[in-house]
Amino acid sequence: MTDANGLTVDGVGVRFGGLVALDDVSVEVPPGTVVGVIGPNGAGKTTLFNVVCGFVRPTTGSMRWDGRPFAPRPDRLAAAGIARTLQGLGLFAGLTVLENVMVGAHRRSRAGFTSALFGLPPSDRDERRLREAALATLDSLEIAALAGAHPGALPYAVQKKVALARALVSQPRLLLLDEPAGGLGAEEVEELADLIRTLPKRSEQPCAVMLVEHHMDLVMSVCDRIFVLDFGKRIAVGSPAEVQDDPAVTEAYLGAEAVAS
Ligand SMILES: Nc1ncnc2c1ncn2[C@@H]1O[C@H](COP(=O)(O)OP(=O)(O)OP(=O)(O)O)[C@@H](O)[C@H]1O
Repeated sequence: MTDANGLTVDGVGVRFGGLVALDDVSVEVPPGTVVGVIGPNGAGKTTLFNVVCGFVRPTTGSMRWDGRPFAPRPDRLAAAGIARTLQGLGLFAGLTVLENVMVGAHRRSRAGFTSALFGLPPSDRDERRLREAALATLDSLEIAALAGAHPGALPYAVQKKVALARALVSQPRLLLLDEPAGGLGAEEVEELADLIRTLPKRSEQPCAVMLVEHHMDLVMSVCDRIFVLDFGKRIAVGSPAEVQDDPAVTEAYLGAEAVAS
């Protein structure tokens, strides 16, 4: 199945030596939707995320983005309208919150902050635009007051918001979230859920969101559609209710996790 827009992963396989990490996996992430990728430990979720980001090159299969063949490169994602947050925060400790977010906004600018980083002549107008965009994004996440702080001085949940702001400031049309709930408390996860539900409709063009996540309550409460992996294979796909009722999914989780508890 293909979609003229959005992301299509078609029959992707990945091998690490003799280990098959992904086997003929197909996933669609249409614009305006939140699509979850779940599965027990070692199922292949991170590998799939890394394939979409271009960190891992698939051995078989293909991808399409915006109706075109897509061979991602991590350094070209922003230019393709794609942003990601990683499991770790990846924030620059020596930069303020605002500056960290401005790094994510550089794709909007011909000069500006990136030029400044590399010692090139800055353009005041670009710099101002970057700053305004970064501040507006921080404001939309209700952390604009912390613009001048350094990330290391802030609670972990706030640092995660900064990392999200940095991804959102470029107004991506595909947002890839890798375990955004990791390290958050119950209340913070609820707040994150409210936020994720708003992501597809934040800007004029609908955004597609791919969420790789362990936190089942979060996935079930925010996703329009869920793909389930187990041992590198896609074992189920459907709405949260359909996936929850699928015996193959129960078995995968029972075998791997629930029996142990
Ligand atoms: N770089 C690598 N080299 C060798 N094997 C790898 C590599 N990356 C992942 N694997 C293996 O591929 C399989 C899938 O791993 P992956 O990290 O994608 O699973 P996951 O579903 O994200 O797991 P978790 O929920 O524990 O993060 C595992 O068996 C893992 O050990």
